[in-house]
Amino acid sequence: MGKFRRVPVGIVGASGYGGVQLVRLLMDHPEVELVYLGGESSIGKSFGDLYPHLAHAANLPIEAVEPEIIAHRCEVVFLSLPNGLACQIAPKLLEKGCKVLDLSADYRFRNLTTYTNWYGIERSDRTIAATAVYGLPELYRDRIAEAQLVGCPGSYPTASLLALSPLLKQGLILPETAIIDAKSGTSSSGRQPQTNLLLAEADNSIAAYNIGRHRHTPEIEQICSDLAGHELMIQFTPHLIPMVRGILATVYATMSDPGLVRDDLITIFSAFYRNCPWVRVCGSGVYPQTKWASGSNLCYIGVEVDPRTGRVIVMSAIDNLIKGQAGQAIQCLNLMMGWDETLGLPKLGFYP
Ligand SMILES: NC(=O)C1=CN([C@@H]2O[C@H](COP(=O)(O)OP(=O)(O)OC[C@H]3O[C@@H](n4cnc5c(N)ncnc54)[C@H](OP(=O)(O)O)[C@@H]3O)[C@@H](O)[C@H]2O)C=CC1
Ligand SMILES: CC(=O)N[C@@H](CCC(=O)OP(=O)(O)O)C(=O)O
Repeated sequence: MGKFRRVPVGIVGASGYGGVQLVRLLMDHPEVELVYLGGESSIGKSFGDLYPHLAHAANLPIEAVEPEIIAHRCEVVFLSLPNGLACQIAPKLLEKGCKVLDLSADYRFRNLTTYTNWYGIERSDRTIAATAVYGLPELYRDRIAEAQLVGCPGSYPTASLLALSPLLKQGLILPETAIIDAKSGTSSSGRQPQTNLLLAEADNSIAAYNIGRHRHTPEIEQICSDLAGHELMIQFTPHLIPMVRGILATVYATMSDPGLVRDDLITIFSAFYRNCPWVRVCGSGVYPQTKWASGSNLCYIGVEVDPRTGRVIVMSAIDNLIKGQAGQAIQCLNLMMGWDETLGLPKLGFYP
Protein backbone atom coordinates (compact mmCIF):
# COMPACT_ATOMS: atom_id res chain seq x y z
CA MET A 1 0.00 0.00 0.00
CA GLY A 2 1.35 3.50 -0.93
CA LYS A 3 2.27 6.03 1.70
CA PHE A 4 -0.59 8.30 2.71
CA ARG A 5 -0.04 11.60 0.87
CA ARG A 6 -1.47 14.94 1.89
CA VAL A 7 -2.35 17.50 -0.79
CA PRO A 8 0.28 20.31 -0.94
CA VAL A 9 -1.39 23.67 -0.41
CA GLY A 10 -0.19 27.27 -0.57
CA ILE A 11 -1.57 30.57 0.70
CA VAL A 12 -0.79 33.86 -1.04
CA GLY A 13 -1.53 36.64 1.45
CA ALA A 14 -0.77 34.41 4.44
CA SER A 15 0.24 37.36 6.63
CA GLY A 16 -3.22 38.99 6.61
CA TYR A 17 -6.32 38.17 8.63
CA GLY A 18 -7.68 35.78 6.00
CA GLY A 19 -4.24 34.21 5.79
CA VAL A 20 -3.89 33.60 9.50
CA GLN A 21 -7.34 31.98 9.64
CA LEU A 22 -6.43 29.75 6.70
CA VAL A 23 -3.16 28.74 8.36
CA ARG A 24 -4.90 27.93 11.65
CA LEU A 25 -7.58 25.83 9.98
CA LEU A 26 -5.39 24.12 7.37
CA MET A 27 -2.82 23.06 10.00
CA ASP A 28 -5.60 20.93 11.50
CA HIS A 29 -7.00 19.69 8.18
CA PRO A 30 -6.34 15.94 7.84
CA GLU A 31 -5.91 15.89 4.04
CA VAL A 32 -3.62 18.85 3.34
CA GLU A 33 -0.08 19.96 4.00
CA LEU A 34 0.85 23.64 4.01
CA VAL A 35 3.96 24.03 1.86
CA TYR A 36 4.00 27.68 0.81
CA LEU A 37 3.09 31.02 2.41
CA GLY A 38 3.36 34.22 0.37
CA GLY A 39 3.06 37.94 1.00
CA GLU A 40 4.60 41.27 0.11
CA SER A 41 5.78 43.56 2.93
CA SER A 42 6.40 40.54 5.18
CA ILE A 43 8.61 38.63 2.74
CA GLY A 44 11.59 37.13 4.58
CA LYS A 45 9.88 37.03 7.97
CA SER A 46 8.74 33.74 9.41
CA PHE A 47 5.04 33.20 10.03
CA GLY A 48 5.90 32.84 13.72
CA ASP A 49 7.43 36.34 13.73
CA LEU A 50 4.10 37.71 12.51
CA TYR A 51 1.88 35.52 14.69
CA PRO A 52 3.96 34.29 17.66
CA HIS A 53 0.99 32.40 19.13
CA LEU A 54 1.10 30.04 16.12
CA ALA A 55 4.89 29.75 15.86
CA HIS A 56 4.91 26.27 17.40
CA ALA A 57 2.48 24.96 14.79
CA ALA A 58 3.31 26.81 11.58
CA ASN A 59 6.65 28.48 11.14
CA LEU A 60 7.15 28.59 7.40
CA PRO A 61 8.83 31.69 5.91
CA ILE A 62 6.79 34.26 4.00
CA GLU A 63 8.03 34.05 0.43
CA ALA A 64 7.74 36.18 -2.69
CA VAL A 65 4.82 35.54 -5.04
CA GLU A 66 6.24 33.72 -8.05
CA PRO A 67 3.42 31.79 -9.71
CA GLU A 68 5.74 29.32 -11.54
CA ILE A 69 7.38 28.30 -8.28
CA ILE A 70 4.11 28.20 -6.34
CA ALA A 71 2.50 26.00 -9.00
CA HIS A 72 5.51 23.67 -8.94
CA ARG A 73 5.06 23.12 -5.20
CA CYS A 74 1.28 23.32 -4.69
CA GLU A 75 -1.77 21.51 -6.04
CA VAL A 76 -4.14 23.98 -4.43
CA VAL A 77 -3.60 27.71 -3.87
CA PHE A 78 -5.65 30.10 -1.73
CA LEU A 79 -5.38 33.76 -2.75
CA SER A 80 -6.16 36.07 0.18
CA LEU A 81 -5.16 39.40 -1.31
CA PRO A 82 -6.53 42.90 -1.85
CA ASN A 83 -8.88 43.16 -4.83
CA GLY A 84 -7.22 43.32 -8.24
CA LEU A 85 -4.27 41.00 -7.53
CA ALA A 86 -5.84 37.53 -7.83
CA CYS A 87 -6.84 38.27 -11.42
CA GLN A 88 -3.13 38.73 -12.25
CA ILE A 89 -1.95 35.58 -10.46
CA ALA A 90 -4.78 33.03 -10.85
CA PRO A 91 -4.50 32.60 -14.65
CA LYS A 92 -0.83 31.59 -14.31
CA LEU A 93 -1.61 29.08 -11.55
CA LEU A 94 -4.55 27.59 -13.44
CA GLU A 95 -2.45 27.22 -16.57
CA LYS A 96 -0.04 25.04 -14.55
CA GLY A 97 -2.90 22.85 -13.29
CA CYS A 98 -3.48 24.26 -9.77
CA LYS A 99 -6.90 24.54 -8.22
CA VAL A 100 -7.42 28.13 -7.08
CA LEU A 101 -9.65 29.57 -4.37
CA ASP A 102 -9.80 33.36 -4.36
CA LEU A 103 -11.03 35.16 -1.24
CA SER A 104 -11.15 38.59 -2.92
CA ALA A 105 -13.88 39.93 -5.19
CA ASP A 106 -11.98 39.28 -8.44
CA TYR A 107 -13.82 36.09 -9.39
CA ARG A 108 -17.23 36.69 -7.81
CA PHE A 109 -18.76 38.48 -10.79
CA ARG A 110 -20.33 36.99 -13.90
CA ASN A 111 -20.28 40.37 -15.57
CA LEU A 112 -16.80 41.90 -15.39
CA THR A 113 -18.10 45.28 -16.49
CA THR A 114 -20.06 45.36 -13.23
CA TYR A 115 -16.83 44.47 -11.38
CA THR A 116 -14.91 47.24 -13.14
CA ASN A 117 -17.67 49.79 -12.49
CA TRP A 118 -17.74 49.07 -8.75
CA TYR A 119 -14.06 48.27 -8.09
CA GLY A 120 -12.41 50.57 -10.64
CA ILE A 121 -10.14 47.76 -11.84
CA GLU A 122 -9.85 46.87 -15.55
CA ARG A 123 -9.65 43.18 -16.44
CA SER A 124 -7.94 41.26 -19.20
CA ASP A 125 -8.72 37.73 -17.97
CA ARG A 126 -12.30 37.40 -19.26
CA THR A 127 -11.93 33.83 -20.52
CA ILE A 128 -10.58 32.60 -17.20
CA ALA A 129 -13.11 34.62 -15.20
CA ALA A 130 -15.94 32.96 -17.13
CA THR A 131 -14.88 29.60 -15.68
CA ALA A 132 -15.07 30.78 -12.05
CA VAL A 133 -17.80 29.43 -9.78
CA TYR A 134 -19.33 31.52 -6.97
CA GLY A 135 -18.21 29.79 -3.80
CA LEU A 136 -21.36 29.65 -1.73
CA PRO A 137 -21.77 25.88 -1.22
CA GLU A 138 -25.33 26.13 0.10
CA LEU A 139 -26.40 27.32 -3.39
CA TYR A 140 -23.75 26.03 -5.80
CA ARG A 141 -22.42 22.82 -4.24
CA ASP A 142 -22.43 20.76 -7.46
CA ARG A 143 -20.74 23.43 -9.56
CA ILE A 144 -18.06 24.05 -6.92
CA ALA A 145 -17.28 20.32 -6.92
CA GLU A 146 -16.40 20.55 -10.63
CA ALA A 147 -14.54 23.87 -10.48
CA GLN A 148 -10.84 24.66 -10.90
CA LEU A 149 -11.39 28.31 -9.89
CA VAL A 150 -13.72 29.45 -7.10
CA GLY A 151 -14.50 33.07 -6.23
CA CYS A 152 -15.41 32.90 -2.54
CA PRO A 153 -18.18 35.33 -1.48
CA GLY A 154 -17.60 38.32 0.76
CA SER A 155 -18.67 38.20 4.38
CA TYR A 156 -21.67 40.55 4.06
CA PRO A 157 -22.94 38.69 0.96
CA THR A 158 -22.60 35.32 2.72
CA ALA A 159 -24.69 36.39 5.72
CA SER A 160 -27.21 38.26 3.55
CA LEU A 161 -27.64 35.58 0.89
CA LEU A 162 -28.12 32.76 3.37
CA ALA A 163 -30.93 34.84 4.93
CA LEU A 164 -32.55 35.73 1.61
CA SER A 165 -32.14 32.57 -0.49
CA PRO A 166 -35.11 30.51 0.76
CA LEU A 167 -37.39 33.56 0.54
CA LEU A 168 -36.43 34.40 -3.04
CA LYS A 169 -36.13 30.86 -4.34
CA GLN A 170 -39.59 29.89 -3.01
CA GLY A 171 -41.26 33.19 -4.00
CA LEU A 172 -42.18 33.96 -0.39
CA ILE A 173 -41.52 37.72 -0.61
CA LEU A 174 -42.03 40.64 -2.96
CA PRO A 175 -38.34 40.73 -3.99
CA GLU A 176 -38.10 44.51 -4.52
CA THR A 177 -39.09 45.12 -0.88
CA ALA A 178 -36.03 43.35 0.53
CA ILE A 179 -33.80 45.47 2.77
CA ILE A 180 -30.54 44.23 4.28
CA ASP A 181 -29.40 45.96 7.44
CA ALA A 182 -26.00 44.51 8.33
CA LYS A 183 -23.44 45.03 11.08
CA SER A 184 -19.81 44.05 10.97
CA GLY A 185 -16.91 43.93 13.39
CA THR A 186 -13.68 45.70 12.48
CA SER A 187 -11.69 42.61 11.39
CA SER A 188 -13.69 42.53 8.15
CA SER A 189 -11.51 45.41 7.04
CA GLY A 190 -8.30 43.38 7.23
CA ARG A 191 -5.02 43.95 9.08
CA GLN A 192 -3.90 47.12 7.33
CA PRO A 193 -4.04 50.13 9.70
CA GLN A 194 -6.87 52.62 9.09
CA THR A 195 -7.87 55.67 11.13
CA ASN A 196 -11.53 54.68 11.41
CA LEU A 197 -10.48 51.36 12.93
CA LEU A 198 -8.41 52.87 15.76
CA LEU A 199 -9.83 51.91 19.16
CA ALA A 200 -10.40 55.60 19.88
CA GLU A 201 -12.51 55.98 16.73
CA ALA A 202 -14.38 52.68 16.55
CA ASP A 203 -15.02 51.83 20.20
CA ASN A 204 -18.24 52.97 21.93
CA SER A 205 -19.70 54.05 18.62
CA ILE A 206 -21.73 52.66 15.73
CA ALA A 207 -22.41 54.09 12.31
CA ALA A 208 -23.63 53.13 8.86
CA TYR A 209 -21.33 53.62 5.88
CA ASN A 210 -21.40 53.52 2.07
CA ILE A 211 -25.20 53.50 1.94
CA GLY A 212 -26.38 52.65 -1.56
CA ARG A 213 -22.80 52.39 -2.83
CA HIS A 214 -21.14 49.59 -0.91
CA ARG A 215 -19.25 47.28 -3.30
CA HIS A 216 -21.03 44.21 -1.96
CA THR A 217 -24.34 45.51 -3.34
CA PRO A 218 -23.83 44.26 -6.93
CA GLU A 219 -22.52 40.93 -5.65
CA ILE A 220 -25.64 40.42 -3.54
CA GLU A 221 -27.86 41.59 -6.41
CA GLN A 222 -26.25 39.18 -8.86
CA ILE A 223 -27.18 36.13 -6.76
CA CYS A 224 -30.56 37.50 -5.66
CA SER A 225 -31.46 38.10 -9.31
CA ASP A 226 -30.60 34.48 -10.12
CA LEU A 227 -32.80 33.27 -7.29
CA ALA A 228 -35.72 35.55 -8.13
CA GLY A 229 -35.49 34.81 -11.86
CA HIS A 230 -35.30 38.48 -12.83
CA GLU A 231 -32.98 41.49 -12.37
CA LEU A 232 -33.28 42.87 -8.86
CA MET A 233 -32.06 45.87 -6.91
CA ILE A 234 -31.55 45.36 -3.19
CA GLN A 235 -31.22 47.99 -0.46
CA PHE A 236 -28.07 47.19 1.53
CA THR A 237 -26.82 49.22 4.49
CA PRO A 238 -23.65 48.11 6.30
CA HIS A 239 -22.65 49.32 9.77
CA LEU A 240 -19.33 49.21 11.58
CA ILE A 241 -19.75 48.18 15.19
CA PRO A 242 -17.24 48.02 18.04
CA MET A 243 -16.41 44.34 18.09
CA VAL A 244 -13.65 42.29 16.49
CA ARG A 245 -15.36 39.39 14.74
CA GLY A 246 -18.82 38.74 13.40
CA ILE A 247 -21.50 39.89 11.02
CA LEU A 248 -25.21 40.07 11.72
CA ALA A 249 -27.41 40.67 8.69
CA THR A 250 -31.04 41.50 9.44
CA VAL A 251 -33.23 41.24 6.35
CA TYR A 252 -36.70 42.75 6.06
CA ALA A 253 -39.17 42.00 3.24
CA THR A 254 -42.90 42.09 2.59
CA MET A 255 -44.36 38.58 2.38
CA SER A 256 -46.20 37.59 -0.79
CA ASP A 257 -48.64 35.60 1.38
CA PRO A 258 -49.44 37.63 4.51
CA GLY A 259 -51.13 34.55 5.98
CA LEU A 260 -47.78 32.82 6.64
CA VAL A 261 -46.76 32.60 10.27
CA ARG A 262 -43.34 32.24 11.88
CA ASP A 263 -43.46 28.46 12.23
CA ASP A 264 -44.41 28.02 8.54
CA LEU A 265 -41.30 29.94 7.57
CA ILE A 266 -39.06 28.09 10.02
CA THR A 267 -40.28 24.82 8.49
CA ILE A 268 -39.50 26.15 4.98
CA PHE A 269 -36.03 27.39 6.00
CA SER A 270 -35.24 24.10 7.75
CA ALA A 271 -36.24 22.13 4.65
CA PHE A 272 -34.22 24.44 2.37
CA TYR A 273 -31.08 23.92 4.45
CA ARG A 274 -31.67 20.28 5.42
CA ASN A 275 -28.51 19.10 3.59
CA CYS A 276 -26.37 22.03 4.69
CA PRO A 277 -24.13 21.10 7.62
CA TRP A 278 -23.00 24.70 8.16
CA VAL A 279 -26.41 26.35 8.47
CA ARG A 280 -28.43 26.14 11.68
CA VAL A 281 -32.01 27.39 11.54
CA CYS A 282 -33.04 28.52 15.05
CA GLY A 283 -36.26 27.42 16.72
CA SER A 284 -39.36 29.57 17.21
CA GLY A 285 -38.62 32.89 18.89
CA VAL A 286 -34.84 32.33 18.99
CA TYR A 287 -32.76 35.16 17.51
CA PRO A 288 -29.07 34.44 16.73
CA GLN A 289 -26.08 36.33 18.10
CA THR A 290 -22.71 36.77 16.39
CA LYS A 291 -21.05 35.36 19.50
CA TRP A 292 -22.64 31.96 18.81
CA ALA A 293 -20.84 31.70 15.48
CA SER A 294 -17.52 33.15 16.61
CA GLY A 295 -14.69 30.74 15.77
CA SER A 296 -16.90 28.27 13.89
CA ASN A 297 -17.92 27.86 10.26
CA LEU A 298 -21.59 27.99 11.18
CA CYS A 299 -24.27 30.42 10.03
CA TYR A 300 -27.14 30.77 12.50
CA ILE A 301 -30.46 31.90 11.05
CA GLY A 302 -33.45 33.19 13.00
CA VAL A 303 -36.84 33.84 11.39
CA GLU A 304 -39.64 36.11 12.63
CA VAL A 305 -42.89 37.45 11.18
CA ASP A 306 -44.54 40.76 12.06
CA PRO A 307 -48.23 40.17 11.37
CA ARG A 308 -48.97 43.90 11.81
CA THR A 309 -46.79 44.94 8.87
CA GLY A 310 -46.89 41.70 6.88
CA ARG A 311 -43.11 41.54 6.85
CA VAL A 312 -40.73 38.68 7.46
CA ILE A 313 -37.54 39.47 9.36
CA VAL A 314 -34.59 37.09 8.99
CA MET A 315 -31.43 37.37 11.08
CA SER A 316 -28.22 35.70 9.95
CA ALA A 317 -25.10 35.54 12.13
CA ILE A 318 -21.65 34.41 11.01
CA ASP A 319 -18.01 34.81 11.91
CA ASN A 320 -16.79 37.07 9.08
CA LEU A 321 -13.35 35.47 9.13
CA ILE A 322 -14.62 31.86 9.07
CA LYS A 323 -17.94 31.29 7.26
CA GLY A 324 -17.47 34.77 5.79
CA GLN A 325 -13.97 34.06 4.49
CA ALA A 326 -11.39 31.35 5.30
CA GLY A 327 -13.78 28.63 6.52
CA GLN A 328 -16.01 29.02 3.51
CA ALA A 329 -12.98 28.71 1.21
CA ILE A 330 -11.99 25.46 2.95
CA GLN A 331 -15.60 24.23 2.69
CA CYS A 332 -15.28 24.85 -1.06
CA LEU A 333 -11.91 23.08 -1.17
CA ASN A 334 -13.49 20.03 0.48
CA LEU A 335 -16.11 19.94 -2.27
CA MET A 336 -13.55 20.47 -5.06
CA MET A 337 -11.48 17.55 -3.74
CA GLY A 338 -14.46 15.24 -3.19
CA TRP A 339 -13.96 15.27 0.60
CA ASP A 340 -16.63 15.60 3.25
CA GLU A 341 -17.85 19.20 3.34
CA THR A 342 -17.15 19.47 7.06
CA LEU A 343 -13.56 18.20 7.01
CA GLY A 344 -11.10 20.23 9.09
CA LEU A 345 -13.63 22.95 9.92
CA PRO A 346 -14.61 24.11 13.42
CA LYS A 347 -18.12 23.01 14.40
CA LEU A 348 -18.34 24.75 17.78
CA GLY A 349 -17.99 28.45 18.55
CA PHE A 350 -15.73 29.91 21.25
CA TYR A 351 -18.47 31.33 23.51
CA PRO A 352 -18.56 33.63 25.32
N1 LIG B 1 -11.49 40.29 6.52
C1 LIG B 1 -12.65 39.79 6.15
O1 LIG B 1 -13.56 39.61 6.98
C2 LIG B 1 -12.89 39.37 4.75
C3 LIG B 1 -12.01 39.70 3.74
N2 LIG B 1 -12.25 39.26 2.47
C4 LIG B 1 -11.30 39.52 1.39
O2 LIG B 1 -10.18 38.65 1.54
C5 LIG B 1 -9.00 39.29 1.03
C6 LIG B 1 -7.96 39.34 2.15
O3 LIG B 1 -8.48 40.09 3.22
P1 LIG B 1 -7.76 40.26 4.61
O4 LIG B 1 -7.01 39.04 4.95
O5 LIG B 1 -8.76 40.77 5.55
O6 LIG B 1 -6.71 41.42 4.24
P2 LIG B 1 -5.36 41.84 4.99
O7 LIG B 1 -5.16 43.27 4.67
O8 LIG B 1 -5.40 41.45 6.42
O9 LIG B 1 -4.22 40.98 4.25
C7 LIG B 1 -3.83 41.24 2.94
C8 LIG B 1 -2.74 40.26 2.53
O10 LIG B 1 -2.39 40.52 1.17
C9 LIG B 1 -0.98 40.56 1.07
N3 LIG B 1 -0.61 41.44 -0.05
C10 LIG B 1 -0.97 42.72 -0.24
N4 LIG B 1 -0.46 43.18 -1.41
C11 LIG B 1 0.26 42.16 -1.93
C12 LIG B 1 1.03 41.98 -3.13
N5 LIG B 1 1.18 42.98 -4.01
N6 LIG B 1 1.61 40.79 -3.35
C13 LIG B 1 1.50 39.79 -2.45
N7 LIG B 1 0.78 39.88 -1.31
C14 LIG B 1 0.17 41.05 -1.07
C15 LIG B 1 -0.50 41.09 2.39
O11 LIG B 1 0.84 40.69 2.54
P3 LIG B 1 1.91 41.55 3.43
O12 LIG B 1 1.29 41.72 4.77
O13 LIG B 1 3.09 40.65 3.46
O14 LIG B 1 2.16 42.82 2.70
C16 LIG B 1 -1.47 40.35 3.34
O15 LIG B 1 -0.99 39.06 3.58
C17 LIG B 1 -9.41 40.68 0.58
O16 LIG B 1 -9.68 40.66 -0.80
C18 LIG B 1 -10.70 40.93 1.35
O17 LIG B 1 -11.50 41.84 0.65
C19 LIG B 1 -13.32 38.46 2.19
C20 LIG B 1 -14.22 38.12 3.15
C21 LIG B 1 -14.10 38.59 4.50
C1 LIG C 1 -15.59 47.30 8.31
C2 LIG C 1 -15.30 47.19 6.84
O1 LIG C 1 -14.76 48.10 6.24
N1 LIG C 1 -15.63 46.06 6.26
C3 LIG C 1 -15.37 45.76 4.89
C4 LIG C 1 -15.92 44.40 4.63
C5 LIG C 1 -15.21 43.76 3.52
C6 LIG C 1 -15.43 42.27 3.51
O2 LIG C 1 -15.57 41.62 4.49
O3 LIG C 1 -15.58 41.65 2.43
P1 LIG C 1 -14.77 41.54 1.07
O4 LIG C 1 -13.43 41.95 1.47
O5 LIG C 1 -14.96 40.17 0.75
O6 LIG C 1 -15.29 42.39 0.00
C7 LIG C 1 -16.05 46.75 3.95
O7 LIG C 1 -17.17 47.17 4.20
O8 LIG C 1 -15.49 47.02 2.88
